[in-house]
Amino acid sequence: MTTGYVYHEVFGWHDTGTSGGVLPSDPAAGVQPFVHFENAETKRRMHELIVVSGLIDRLERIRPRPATEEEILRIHTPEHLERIKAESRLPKGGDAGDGMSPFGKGGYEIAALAAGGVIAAVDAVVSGRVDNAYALVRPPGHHAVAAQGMGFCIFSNLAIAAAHARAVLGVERIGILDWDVHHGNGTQAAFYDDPSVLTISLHQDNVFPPNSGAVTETGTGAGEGYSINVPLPPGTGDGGYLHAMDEVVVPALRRFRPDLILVASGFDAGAMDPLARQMLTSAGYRALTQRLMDVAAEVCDGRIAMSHEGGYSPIYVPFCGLAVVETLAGAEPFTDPLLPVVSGYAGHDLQPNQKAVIDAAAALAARIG
Ligand SMILES: Cc1nn(C)c(C)c1/N=N/c1ccc(/C=C/C(=O)NO)cc1
Ligand SMILES: [Zn+2]
Repeated sequence: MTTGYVYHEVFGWHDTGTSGGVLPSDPAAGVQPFVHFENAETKRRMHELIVVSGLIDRLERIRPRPATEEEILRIHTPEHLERIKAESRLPKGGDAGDGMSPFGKGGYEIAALAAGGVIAAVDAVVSGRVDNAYALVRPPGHHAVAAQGMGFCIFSNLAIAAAHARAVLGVERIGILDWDVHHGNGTQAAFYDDPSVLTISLHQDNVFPPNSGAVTETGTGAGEGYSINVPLPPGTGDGGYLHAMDEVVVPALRRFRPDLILVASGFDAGAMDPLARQMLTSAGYRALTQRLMDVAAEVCDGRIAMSHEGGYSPIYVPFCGLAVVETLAGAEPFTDPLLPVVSGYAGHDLQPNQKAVIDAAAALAARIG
């Protein structure tokens, strides 16, 4: 198995500072300055574990290149693009659009490189240079919508890469799975009326964006039925996620028969994440990846490209991320020292409230024509 890997140190230079994000510093209100949740550390540590574990020697390094303005404009409005470029020239940078997603001077170039890094991964997979690929990029993308960035995202990296695959690479049908713990609203919106792109989001119910990602969000017009949402209850662990995979994701992909599978791969559904309350372990992520590879082998010669999204535990994201990339590469599992702790939590087996949501989404998957 040849697995492509995108990473560039400049992703660590995307500057989110201490005065933006979920809890901007406000001394008068008792809020001490603290690094933005979406900072370089977690991604750097995941990359370094990939290197130190030796897995890096099994990977085919893919060099990122900046997405062009034409590529960005397949998804975003000219006004959004021009505003990001303008604020990126300022000494203190600017914000993606929601006041919680700051970037420093030069933020535009780094965000364009993140989107271009995912395009490069997709190019490598579709050309057959690699069987599958992981793009460890930053800033993330899956919340960004056409006219603005949000939720720490500037450009919709994966949607831009999917639009490129459709417009330039001649890929006809694309299945996109978002296992980041937050709703993949941006990716969904980009293709909401498009039956050639199936989007499936597994997320914790109503964390972010607020009031987004309900099971009833199923697409519109010709795209009706080609957006599936599984808003899982808090506390969902390996059993709940694997049941969602088996009952919703795999059946949907088998029926849709995509030519390419993309993944918005966040690790904030992990058992130690500060921004959500799910309980996925590295073993859970490994099993999710293996199941996806099995259905990809059935329907699209194993073609999978993953784009890094959220995940905020500097301690646990490295082990979960390594488990995913190892599985893509068919490498021996590296020991996760925290697995005995997190797999011992009660509630990893499928719970009735989880089954109810999954069954509702499974009914939608069964209707894909
Ligand atoms: C709502 C709301 N209202 N207020 C005042 C605030 C501070 C709100 N939350 N902001 C958030 C919360 C979580 C994220 C996670 C992004 C991610 O990891 N995506 O994958 C982004 C923004
Ligand atoms: Zn997230």
